[in-house]
Amino acid sequence: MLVKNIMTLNNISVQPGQTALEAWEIIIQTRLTGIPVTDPKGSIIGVLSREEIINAGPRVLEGNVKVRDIMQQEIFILKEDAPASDAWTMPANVFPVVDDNGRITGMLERSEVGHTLFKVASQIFQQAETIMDAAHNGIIAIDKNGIISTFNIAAERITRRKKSEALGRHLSDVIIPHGLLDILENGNYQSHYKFSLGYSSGTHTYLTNRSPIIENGQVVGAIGVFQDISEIEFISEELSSVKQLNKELETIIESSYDGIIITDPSGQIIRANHAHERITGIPTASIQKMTMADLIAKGVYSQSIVDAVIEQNGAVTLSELTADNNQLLITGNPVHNQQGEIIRVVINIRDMSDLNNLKNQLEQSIALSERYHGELTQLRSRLIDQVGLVVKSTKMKKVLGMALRMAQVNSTVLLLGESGVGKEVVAKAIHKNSKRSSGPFITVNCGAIPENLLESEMFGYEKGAFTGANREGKPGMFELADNGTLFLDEIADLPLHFQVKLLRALQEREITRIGGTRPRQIDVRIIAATNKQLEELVQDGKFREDLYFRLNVVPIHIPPLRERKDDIIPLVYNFKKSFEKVYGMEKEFSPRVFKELMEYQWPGNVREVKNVVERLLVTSSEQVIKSVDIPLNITPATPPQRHGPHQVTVQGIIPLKAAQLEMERQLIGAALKELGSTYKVAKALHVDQSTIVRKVNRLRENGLSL
Ligand SMILES: Nc1ncnc2c1ncn2[C@@H]1O[C@H](COP(=O)(O)OP(=O)(O)OP(=O)(O)O)[C@@H](O)[C@H]1O
Repeated sequence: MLVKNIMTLNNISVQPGQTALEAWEIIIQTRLTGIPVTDPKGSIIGVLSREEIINAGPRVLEGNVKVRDIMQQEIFILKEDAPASDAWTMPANVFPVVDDNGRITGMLERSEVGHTLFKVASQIFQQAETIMDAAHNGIIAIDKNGIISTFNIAAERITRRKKSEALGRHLSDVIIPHGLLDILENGNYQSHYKFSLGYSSGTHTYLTNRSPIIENGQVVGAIGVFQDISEIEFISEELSSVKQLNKELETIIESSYDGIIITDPSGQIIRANHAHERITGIPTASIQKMTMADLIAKGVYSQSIVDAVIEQNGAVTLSELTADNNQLLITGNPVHNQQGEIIRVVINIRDMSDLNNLKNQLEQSIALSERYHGELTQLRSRLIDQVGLVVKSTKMKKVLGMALRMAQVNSTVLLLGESGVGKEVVAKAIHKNSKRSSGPFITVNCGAIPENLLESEMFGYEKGAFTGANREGKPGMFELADNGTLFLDEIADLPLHFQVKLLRALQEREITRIGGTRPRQIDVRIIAATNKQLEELVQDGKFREDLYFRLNVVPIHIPPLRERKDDIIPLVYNFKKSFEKVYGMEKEFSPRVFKELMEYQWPGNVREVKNVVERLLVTSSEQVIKSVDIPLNITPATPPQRHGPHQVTVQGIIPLKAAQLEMERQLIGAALKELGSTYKVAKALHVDQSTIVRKVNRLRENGLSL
């Protein structure tokens, strides 16, 4: 506010020689509080105010008092453009006002200045209050006693207290004071102080600045400006989770093996991953400034998938062939905003050449595996041809698979399984398919060799080694099996003392003939077999543990026939065919026969099948055998008589070979039972011991128990 804005315009002045009465009349006419006094040149030399005239008393009315007598000579002149507040600081009630040339333009009264300043102050105060109420931040001011003097609308909203309830009350009666009272005590400014308050609606977080109000160096109050930042905190949390999501999305896009580009609806590329650079060769850094049209112009793509997506307003898949002849599968998907407008197009580019290569490789692998499968089948059928093996059930196929694998190596194999399951045929199969196939396959039935002959049978003897020994000496089974396979059947029947010798021979891979001094190197692959539980024998001390471990390198368990019934019919056909050849006949089995054979438990396993088929063929007079009309138990009910004229009784007409076998079974069985050793039996039956051993083996092979 300037002086000229509130002064009373007037250029009237009085001369010092005029009477005070004249001056008074002018003052009354002009309604001024006082008028300037000027000299003849117009310079202000004093001021005459009503106050001086009144103080001069009744003399003035008589006209005897001159202006010069009572005028104030100490004058304070104001310039028109000076701030009005300047007058407030000067000790006068009336101020002449002059323009820039020093000419009188008006008068300013002190009371007018006071009035104007008050008006201005009120306006400022009003404005300040309006500003404070318009502020988003809460503002609370207190005086030095803690009484609230300012409380804006935001403070009402934040504290949930009315201004009318707050003003004039102590801070602690209105809100839970948080430090503003402390400011009164310590007088320190406190900024960005964060605190939280719990309300029924949830916790709110505030940020506040507090400062003391200082007058003349004294703290006369404090003002706190505070802001509810719960929303900002919430937004900031949201923002950090959005940032996190963005980061994750970035990682996902980057980790994709497929190329990914994201465009706006005009085709402007917004983002592309490095896989796209790998596929197309366009650097990721430069693609950000390109459009789909640029990529088409560069020959990267031949058509715009963005346009296709926009046109279809849905997912579109295209196939492209690159300049390098790589096939690309391109899929575009639109991203809509809430109004359903397309705002982005996400494009996935899959390089099919890798997949095609894989497909080709897979096809080659399949072809290769088919070839191998064919070769394996061929190998198997060759094997079956070689050793007459019938393998139909899954269990037996597994056994055969293992046997074939074992044929490729030299490891010791232990064949386990009940009597007659085919241990020896599997051993032969291993031998025939091994590198040793051109070498000998020697079977030793460990249980059939008398204890005292074991060593000479196994290791041989030198000439004159003992009485009754062959003059030339004799090679043992080990020597005979050199460069081939030694099949040690019924291994569990070996006496303990011989087990030690066998173990040594196996470990040292050399033997010394009885009566000899020179050890002989032998290159023999060992396959052992037993129908007994070797582990139990080891525990009972009947079989040496060290020998057991030596033999049990690769155990192969051949399951009993009742556990692989799929093999029964093929075995029956196989044996039927071979016996028909032997006996020169051809017969048929009725389905009932097969049913009965399938239902039977076959305690004698494959060997029993072989015998039963032979019996069925040779004992039936019918062309079509309708049922298994002979008892499946092949052991005769009556024990054979040893002496007397009817040692051999013929009860019907059966093939001579079968009759001979039965006769030998009864005769040798009875003799062995009575005499205990093949040596004694040979003597009693007037044949060589080797003949007895051979016959015993043959009988066993035919499934005939002794
Ligand atoms: N899978 C098969 N295919 C064709 N013939 C088989 C098969 N298994 C066994 N045989 C025949 O069954 C008979 C008994 O087989 P093998 O002698 O191999 O049995 P094993 O288990 O060694 O008997 P043991 O324990 O009594 O010595 C033999 O005549 C053999 O040819």
